[in-house]
Amino acid sequence: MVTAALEIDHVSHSFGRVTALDDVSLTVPRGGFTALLGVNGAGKTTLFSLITRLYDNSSGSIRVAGHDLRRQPRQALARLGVVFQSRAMDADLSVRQNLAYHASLHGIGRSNAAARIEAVLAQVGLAEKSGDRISALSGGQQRRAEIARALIHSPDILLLDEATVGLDVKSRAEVLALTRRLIADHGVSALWATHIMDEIQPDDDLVILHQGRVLRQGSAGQIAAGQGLTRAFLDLTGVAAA
Ligand SMILES: Nc1ncnc2c1ncn2[C@@H]1O[C@H](COP(=O)(O)OP(=O)(O)OP(=O)(O)O)[C@@H](O)[C@H]1O
Repeated sequence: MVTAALEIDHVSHSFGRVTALDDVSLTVPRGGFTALLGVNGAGKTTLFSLITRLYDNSSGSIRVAGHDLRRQPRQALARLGVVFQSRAMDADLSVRQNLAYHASLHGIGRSNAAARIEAVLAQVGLAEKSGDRISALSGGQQRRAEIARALIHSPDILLLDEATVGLDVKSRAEVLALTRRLIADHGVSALWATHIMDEIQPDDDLVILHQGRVLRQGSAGQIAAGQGLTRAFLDLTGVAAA
């Protein structure tokens, strides 16, 4: 049996009396693009924080490439690459210096790191910018550098939390296209958290998260059911998405 890239099974999480996630189950298939669609406050960031172990998950289970996050945290986290909403790279260092630092954090030796840095820079189309400081890059290039950082240790799955926030229309499209290309050409999987319907295609696997609960998972085309995703989302949640 092929193991899924990510399996979330009956996971809940509360902040005091606020239930941020309520019995959430979802699967990201290997080599797939799964969109996690929800309006602000749906619970997307909380879910990512549990998957990355920023928060402890005490209910249900989370498995990354078959590794249980509680029982085999090191193996599970090693299979995960994360692009957070906020920047994770040093703006005053060059792209290459940042990548070298993150390679060393992952225990990649110097000679292997040089080859990995070349490879990920080529994958995200930033080979010519490797000596530039992060602060000198455009917003879209900075996002692509973040994706290169997330790929440095050859993860099985990328988690991207609102990866296009703050970008102009062209850069948004580029970052999304890059993510889809990484899946097609390099076999990674992606969980793409967003509140923007336009980023989702009919063939995509879609999870609709609302008020901490998964309302639907399936192909976006099927969920849209001929009436369009905007209408389907409104019918399911009672709320209009962007
Ligand atoms: N640290 C926290 N303390 C208390 N409540 C929190 C905390 N973080 C999130 N919440 C609450 O949990 C719920 C889910 O929030 P979360 O940030 O996960 O949603 P989201 O879908 O990522 O939204 P956004 O896109 O705005 O980040 C919301 O009701 C939020 O107010």
